Parts: sequence; structure tokens; C-alpha cells
Amino acid sequence: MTTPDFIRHREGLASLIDGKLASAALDSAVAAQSAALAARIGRKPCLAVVLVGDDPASHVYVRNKVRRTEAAGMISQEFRRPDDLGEAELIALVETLNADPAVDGILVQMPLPAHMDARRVVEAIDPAKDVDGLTATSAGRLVLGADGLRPCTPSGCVWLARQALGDLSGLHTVVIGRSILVGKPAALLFLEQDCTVTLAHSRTRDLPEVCRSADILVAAVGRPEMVKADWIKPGACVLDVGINRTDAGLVGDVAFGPSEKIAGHITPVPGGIGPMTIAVLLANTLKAAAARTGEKITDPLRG
Ligand SMILES: Nc1nc2c(c(=O)[nH]1)N[C@@H](CN(C=O)c1ccc(C(=O)N[C@@H](CCC(=O)O)C(=O)O)cc1)CN2
Repeated sequence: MTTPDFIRHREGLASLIDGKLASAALDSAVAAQSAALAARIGRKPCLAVVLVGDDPASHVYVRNKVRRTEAAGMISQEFRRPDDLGEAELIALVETLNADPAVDGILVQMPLPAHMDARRVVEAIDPAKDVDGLTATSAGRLVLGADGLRPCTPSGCVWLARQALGDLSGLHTVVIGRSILVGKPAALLFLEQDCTVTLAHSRTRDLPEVCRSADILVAAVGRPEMVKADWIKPGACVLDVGINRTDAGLVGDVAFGPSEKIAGHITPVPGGIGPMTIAVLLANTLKAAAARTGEKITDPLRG
């Protein structure tokens, strides 16, 4: 197995998985296939992004989504709405996008303002356009192992783990965190790779001991540097999903400095899993466009 250039071997330290470089490679693959698909169907794949409110981080993420969608040769439609938008109005916007044949993918940026029920809003999205993979239909397909659009961040984790380790069959993956966005789908996606999966959470007993048995450790708890170096099995692949803003800057859920001396592979924060979220989103938009137009493509995440 040849090591891709976004995985950097370092003497005496864990190999660094550079998610920024990895996502650039995926974006290029998506761009090439998107151009070929556009030539066949007579239009470019199109992603509609809906942003409600003024959460500063969400604005950054949406700006990056728009920029990278356009850079990959796809059309980006952006819908910004104020914080006091009613849930019914938001659902009406989603339904308009469902009905628009030129829109292939719909994404409602999370978190939504507290007065909205995010589940009701997500369920309004046509599953064929659910590029976030968050509707009950997409989740059900994942549970069944049926084809479908998979959630972006956990798909990025699996893709990177495969690039780093090759076949994941039989490896023990411990996922810490049971969110709908990351933890639960990550557990199912690693199971799909024939891993033995433990889904750990805030009530898990002796979490450090559970983590020490992981060949692949996915930290998705949202608590700065909660995972300590002595929780990590020597040589393990550590995927840090956390993005925590602290006085010391942006840090992950893993204490990176001490952990890179123990792990075999590790993702940094920033520049690790985060950028992969958008790369998978673009791949999902391409897949949705192909499926909606009855065209065949090579899945950029399988290549
Ligand atoms: N509808 C969705 N909402 C949210 C999702 C999602 O997948 N779908 N995920 C997160 C936010 N997110 C994408 O939306 C996202 C988070 C982080 C990054 C990223 O590249 N982070 C950088 C750091 C950037 C910074 O915050 O300064 C990194 O880790 O290097 C991209 C996308 C919640 N909402």
C-alpha cells in the first residue's frame, strides 16, 4: 500500500494526517467528475445552503462551503435568513428547494436557533437531496447497509482511516460521543467497514480503559483536550473531531502534544477532520446529482 502525500511520516511521532491536503485531493476528484457529469446532463450540479441566524462559526463554515462548491465547478445557491425566522417559513423554503429541479443538494446549517425543532426541519428535506445524510430515510439506509447519502464528518473519518490503515476489517474502533451528526453514524460507518465498534459516551464506565483498547479512536465529544495520551493504545489511529475555541486558540478533543508521541496516526485541529466535512459534502452533492439524473459516476470516496 502506498502512503498518500497527505499522510506525513515523522520519526518518533505519530504520522500526521493532513485533512486540508486530503480534502484538496478529494475536491479535485469531485471537480473532474462534476465537469464530466455537467457535460452529459447539460448543467452543473447544484448545492443549496441555508443559513439561519448569525452564529459566527456557522458563517465561516457556510462561506467555505460556497467557496469550495464553486471551486469544484458546481453551482452554489446561498440562502441567509435572520435569527427570528419562523420554523414554518424555513420549512417552506426547504420545500421550494425540494421542488426546484435545478437543485441537487440541500443543506441546512446547524445549529438552528433554539426556537426551531431541527428534526422537523431536516425531515422536510427530500431524501434524494439530503447531502448531509441526516434525514430519517438516510439514517435508515445507513442502518440497513443500503446505498444512500452518508453524513459528512463521520464519512470523512472513515475515508481518512482507510487511507492511513487500508483494510479496517477486524479493527476495534472506539467512538466517543453519540451525537446524530457524528457519533452514531460514525459507529455505523465503521461497522460497515467490518470494524468491531464500541460507542462510548458520558455514562461509559472507565472510559480511559475502553479507549486504550481502540485501534481507531474517534473523539467527538466537544470537550477541549479531554482525551489524554495515556488513554491511547500505542500505534492507534486517532481521529479528532472536536473543534473547541479556548483562550489558547482552537483545540481538539485530544491532548495533541502528548498524544502524538503515542499514536501511530493522528489528525490535528485545525486542519484535520474539519476540512473533510466539506470535501464529503461536495462528493455527496455530485452523487445526488448523478442519482437524480440517472447517470453513473465513480464514487470519489471509494476510489
Ligand atoms: N448541516 C450541518 N451543520 C453542521 C455540520 C454538518 O456537517 N452539517 N458540521 C459542523 C460544522 N461544519 C460544517 O458544517 C464544519 C466544521 C468545521 C470545519 C472546518 O474546516 N474547521 C476547521 C477550523 C475552522 C474554524 O472553525 O476556525 C478545521 O478543523 O481545520 C468545516 C465544517 C456543525 N454544523
